Amino acid sequence: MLVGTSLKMYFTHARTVEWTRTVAAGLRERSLDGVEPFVIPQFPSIPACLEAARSSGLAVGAQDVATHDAGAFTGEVSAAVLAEIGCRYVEAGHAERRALFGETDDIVAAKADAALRHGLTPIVCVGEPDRGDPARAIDHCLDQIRAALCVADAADRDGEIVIAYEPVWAIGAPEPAGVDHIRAVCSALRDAPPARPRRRRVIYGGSARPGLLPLIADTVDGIFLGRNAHEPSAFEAVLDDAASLG
Ligand SMILES: O=C(CO)COP(=O)(O)O
Repeated sequence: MLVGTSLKMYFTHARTVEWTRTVAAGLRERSLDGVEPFVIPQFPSIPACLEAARSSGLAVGAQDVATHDAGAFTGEVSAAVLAEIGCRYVEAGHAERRALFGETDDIVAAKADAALRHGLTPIVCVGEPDRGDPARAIDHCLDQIRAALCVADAADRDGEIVIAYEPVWAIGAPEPAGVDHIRAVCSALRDAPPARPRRRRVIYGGSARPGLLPLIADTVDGIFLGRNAHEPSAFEAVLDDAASLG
């Protein structure tokens, strides 16, 4: 089970490192067999988080990645460098990047491919824009997944991918999507035959919180937290949820 959080742009650098130190220390104290935790801080905090997370099992990722590997791309951060410093994950196509920063399906596909080229695991974020029935959500997400992986598929790129199912209407909301909705969509995304065989895990995000994972555990491979992981104790409660699933 993957248990991860993106800290988005909420914390200061100091709070990010403190959060990571606290969670890493907790992880060193107890064994959580079968649970793979990760944290995704802002770019400048990544090296300090990697240091704070050392030998704790807490993996570190990036919230975005360049489509190109190197060159005249001012302001961009390459997958090559993220891999070089020890990142494991990069997000591609988070709803906020799609809505606020013009990240199109083509850009998401190029980013997912860039990540795979460098041995990083892309966390490809998909989700329907409006609340509706699961069948329409499934169609929407499968289209987004196909589009996001078309470049990597055409290049026969190996590696692992994570699909984060995050209904846009459930991000930043008071409540996560309903359990039946999450279960229906995540099972369908898991069961859909991939265009190319590679390890693929499906996780749920969108106002996720402690207590949710056990209700959806047989349909997902993990959970992706936002605001409800801001207290290290809440993140630890979700780690305990995951560990209790055996
Ligand atoms: O977007 C999310 C994780 O990537 C979810 O954020 P919230 O849990 O704060 O809604």
